[in-house]
Amino acid sequence: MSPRDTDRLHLLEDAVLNHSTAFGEEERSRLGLRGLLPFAVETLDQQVRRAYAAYGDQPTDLARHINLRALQDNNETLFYRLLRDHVEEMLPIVYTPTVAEACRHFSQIYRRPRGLFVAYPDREHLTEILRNRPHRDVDVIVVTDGQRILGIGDQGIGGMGIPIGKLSLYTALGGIDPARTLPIVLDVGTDNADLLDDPMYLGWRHPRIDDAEYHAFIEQFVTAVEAELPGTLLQWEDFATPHALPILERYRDRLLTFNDDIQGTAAVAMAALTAGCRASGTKLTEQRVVMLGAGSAGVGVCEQIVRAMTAAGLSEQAARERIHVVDIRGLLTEDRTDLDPAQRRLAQPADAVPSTTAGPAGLADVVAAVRPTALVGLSTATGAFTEQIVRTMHAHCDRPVIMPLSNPTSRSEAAPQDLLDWTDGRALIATGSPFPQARYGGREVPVAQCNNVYIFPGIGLAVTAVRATRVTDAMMTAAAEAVAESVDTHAQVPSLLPERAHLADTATAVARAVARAAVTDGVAPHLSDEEIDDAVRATRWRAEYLHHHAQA
Ligand SMILES: NC(=O)C1=CN([C@@H]2O[C@H](COP(=O)(O)OP(=O)(O)OC[C@H]3O[C@@H](n4cnc5c(N)ncnc54)[C@H](O)[C@@H]3O)[C@@H](O)[C@H]2O)C=CC1
Ligand SMILES: CC(=O)C(=O)O
Ligand SMILES: [Mg+2]
Repeated sequence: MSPRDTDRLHLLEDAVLNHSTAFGEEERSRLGLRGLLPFAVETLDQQVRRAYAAYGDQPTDLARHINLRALQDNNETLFYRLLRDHVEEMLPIVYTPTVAEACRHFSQIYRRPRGLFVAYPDREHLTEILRNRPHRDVDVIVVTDGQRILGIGDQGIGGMGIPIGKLSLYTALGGIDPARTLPIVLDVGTDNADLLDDPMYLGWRHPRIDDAEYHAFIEQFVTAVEAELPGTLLQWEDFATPHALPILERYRDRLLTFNDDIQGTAAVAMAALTAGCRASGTKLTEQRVVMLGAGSAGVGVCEQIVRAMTAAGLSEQAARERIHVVDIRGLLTEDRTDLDPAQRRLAQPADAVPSTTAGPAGLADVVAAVRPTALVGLSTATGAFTEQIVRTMHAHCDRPVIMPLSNPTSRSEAAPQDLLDWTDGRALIATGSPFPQARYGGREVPVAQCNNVYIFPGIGLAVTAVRATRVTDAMMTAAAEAVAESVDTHAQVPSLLPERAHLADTATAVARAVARAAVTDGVAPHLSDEEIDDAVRATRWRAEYLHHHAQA
C-alpha cells in the first residue's frame, strides 16, 4: 500500500479520527474516502440514534457491554456522545456491575487491542512497550495487576476491563481527551486456577510472582513511566490490599499518583457520611462508625473519617475510639497478631466488645455493643448486613446511615429495599453498585451510589488542568467536600450523594475544588480561582467531530 492508502484507511480505522458515516461530501472527496462508506451522510445525532437502537437490540448486559466496547474501538466520538446522552442507563454497563462480567470473560470476548499489556517476561522491554503506546501524550494512566478485581478476586489480564472502564468515565464525566488516556495491565501471572486451566486465557500462564520480584517489577514500571511520561497521573486500581497500601506509600511523594480504592473510595464515603449527618441533623464528631472489611478500601475510608473528625475538633484518639472495624475474623483488636500496620492503627483494646462466640467479637456483637450511627460494608460479604443486625442498629439510632459498598451487585452486604423495610423507611442508604429505586410507604426512594466514580474523574480533570505534580490528602478532602456540597439538600427524600445524572457536573465541581487545594498545597503553579475555573473549562474534551485537514 502507498503511504496515501494507509493514511486514508487509517482515518476509518483509528477510533479517535473516525467519523464513519458522518464524513461529509467534501471530506470524502478530499480525503479519498468516496465509496468506502455508504452513500448517506449522517449527523452525529443520527449516528447516536442508530447506535442506540443497535445497543437496545442486545439480549444481555454483557452483550450490551461488548456492543459499546466495539463502538468505542471504532468511533470514540460517537461512543462518548452516546454515553453522555444515556449516562445513567449505560454506567452499569460500562462500569460496575457489568464490567465484572467483562473481566471474567476478557479472553473470550477479546476483539481489538486497547492500552498496554506489560507482561513480566517482557520486563526487559518495558521502555519499548511504553514507547509503543498508541498516542504520544498521556494525561491519565489507570493501571491494575488484576489481582483484586472489584469483589471477584484474581482475574489475571481480564482485569484490563477495569482500567478501560475507569478511563471511559474519566472522559465521559471528567472530560479527559480519550486520546490522552492509557489503560495498562501489569501481567504478573495469575493464581486463578480456572484461568490457568483455560485454553482461551490470553495472559502469561504462570502463578503470580510475589515479594521481591513483584516489587522490583513495580519499581521498574514506575521508573519507566517517570522517564517516558513524566507528569502523567498514574492511578492504581484493584491491587490486592497487601500490595495496594505499600505501593501507595512508596510512590505518593515521588510522582503524581493515587490509589483509587483507598483514596477515591475514602473521599466519596466521607462525602456520603457528611450528607448523612446533615440529613439526620447530627454532627460528624457524634458519629459511631462500624466498618465491615479491613482491606485497602475499608482502611482508607476509616482513616479519612479519622482525619475529618480530628479536623472537626476531636483528638485523634477520641476519633479512633468512635470507629470499630470488623473483618472476616471479627473485631480488629490490639491483641490480634494477624493485623498489618494499617489495620493495627484501627484496632480497639482487646476487651472493647464482649464476644458471644469463641473468637473475636463478630459484626452482630459489635453493632449491639457500639450502637453505631453509620454502618459501612467494604467486605465482599454478600448479605452480611442481616435483618437482626440492621434492626438492632435502628433500635438505637433513628436515622442510621447504612452503606453496603462492595461491588459488584452480587457482593453487596444488603439490598436497599430490605434496609428500608427493616428500619421503617428511616435508613439513609448508599450502595457501591447501582440498585433500582426502592419503595417505602407508597413512595419511590432513589438509592444513591456511593462509588469512587464521584471522585476520580474530577481528580483527573483538576491535575490535568492545573498541571499538579502530586495528589495530596488535602486534595482528596477537597474532593469529598465538593461532592457533599453538590448533594441536593432540597430533595423530597434526602440523598447521600448527588444524582447520577449529574455526575459530569459533580466532576467539574470536584475538579475546581481539588485544583484550588493543589495550588494552596503548593503542588500546582499559582493561579487565581478564576484562572483555575478557566483552565478546568478549557481542558474539558467534548464529543464533537473536528474538521480533518489532511490532504488526499
Ligand atoms: N463503592 C466503591 O467505590 C468501592 C468499593 N470497593 C469494594 O470493596 C470491596 C473490598 O475491597 P478491598 O478492601 O480492596 O478488598 P480486600 O479483599 O482487601 O478486603 C476485604 C475485607 O473484608 C473482610 N471480609 C471478607 N469476607 C468477610 C466476611 N464474610 N465477613 C466479614 N469480613 C469479611 C476481609 O477480612 C478483608 O478485611 C470490594 O468488593 C470492592 O469492590 C472497593 C473500592 C471502591
Ligand atoms: C469501585 C471500585 O473501585 C471497586 O469496587 O474496586
Ligand atoms: Mg477499584
